[in-house]
Amino acid sequence: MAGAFRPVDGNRHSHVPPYRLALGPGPEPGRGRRTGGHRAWRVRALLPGVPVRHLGRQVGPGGHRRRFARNRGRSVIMADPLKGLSVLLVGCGKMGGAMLLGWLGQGLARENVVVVDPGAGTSVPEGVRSVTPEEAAHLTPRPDLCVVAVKPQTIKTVLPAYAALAAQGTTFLSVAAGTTLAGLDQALGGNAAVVRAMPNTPAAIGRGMSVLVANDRVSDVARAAAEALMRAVGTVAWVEDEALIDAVTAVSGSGPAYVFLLVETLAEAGRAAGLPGDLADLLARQTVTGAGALLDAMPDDPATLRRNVTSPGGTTAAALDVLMAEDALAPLMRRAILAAQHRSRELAS
Ligand SMILES: NC(=O)C1=CN([C@@H]2O[C@H](COP(=O)(O)OP(=O)(O)OC[C@H]3O[C@@H](n4cnc5c(N)ncnc54)[C@H](OP(=O)(O)O)[C@@H]3O)[C@@H](O)[C@H]2O)C=CC1
Ligand SMILES: O=C(O)[C@@H]1CCC=N1
Repeated sequence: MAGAFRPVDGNRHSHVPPYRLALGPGPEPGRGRRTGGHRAWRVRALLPGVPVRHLGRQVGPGGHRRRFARNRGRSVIMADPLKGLSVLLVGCGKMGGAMLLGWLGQGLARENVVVVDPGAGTSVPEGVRSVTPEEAAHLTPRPDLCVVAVKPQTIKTVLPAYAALAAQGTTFLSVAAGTTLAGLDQALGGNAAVVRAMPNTPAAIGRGMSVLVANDRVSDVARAAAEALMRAVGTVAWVEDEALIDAVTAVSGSGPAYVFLLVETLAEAGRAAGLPGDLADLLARQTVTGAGALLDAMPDDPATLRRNVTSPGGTTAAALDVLMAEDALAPLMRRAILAAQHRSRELAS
């Protein structure tokens, strides 16, 4: 992976490299201006039963890494990179809806977004136009970017309706797992500017991780616009080698599910150890969110933070002897990641 992406050098303000790691600045959930209730609706769709704070424009750094990147790179970060950008969103389900929330919260004008989703109905945010695929294909002026967030199994039948937009110069950004740049281009008529992005659902609260790769028809301006859209919902990295996206999908695209499973299994183990169910649920949730927040806030690597918990000869060491055994978590995680990577490759066909 070393050398596969280039880090942004925040001191070289005159130079915007074509491939880079763009650490933050992600938006700050719950801070900044208040926004409409429909956004909370969408987050609730992802996190039912959890109190939802509104998204707001980023007003301050949330962790040591984001503070660092933000301060050093301040003069290359435009105040309102989404202002003036026009976006057609095809597919407003869990992932498309999560991104839309972030974009609106970060300054994308409602009148500059159009949504196509036969299944979304009234859940499209107030002030955002909803159209049919036929209407979308003839939008004037044509959108700068068309973000496609439909299922990989249907994307190749959905895209041909938008070939005219691609021919007129709209850049397409697909978040579909598996579907390759070549496959997307072919479905769009064979001469399209296409970006692939692999985000994840923490985008709904501005804490997503997205990895991008583009074909060579994507202009520098469109590349910057695609990056601005994804940065509005979290951290962005670019790769040059598209084959890496299958592993990215396995690690960060699907990754939130593994963390949620950890919470579930930790709570279950707590119950088995004699805790009342609701207390076990609370301990598991708070432990994982607290540990994640600590990881975000501290400069230490995760191994150091783990060692900080582990007293010699103590309880953590006893548990880690089980979890870190040769045949325990590490090989299990490797197998899980390989299975997801394999499935991502399968979805390409
Ligand atoms: N969920 C995740 O964590 C992640 C998902 N992705 C990718 O995002 C994409 C969407 O996944 P996800 O959001 O989970 O799935 P969803 O099913 O929640 O969203 C897809 C949406 O597209 C709608 N849709 C179906 N056909 C069309 C059409 N012809 N035009 C416009 N919209 C249409 C669906 O409506 P209906 O329900 O009525 O069919 C649905 O609302 C996938 O390709 C997936 O690989 C990428 C990273 C993470
Ligand atoms: O499960 C999936 O296929 C999608 C892609 C990554 C997360 N969800």
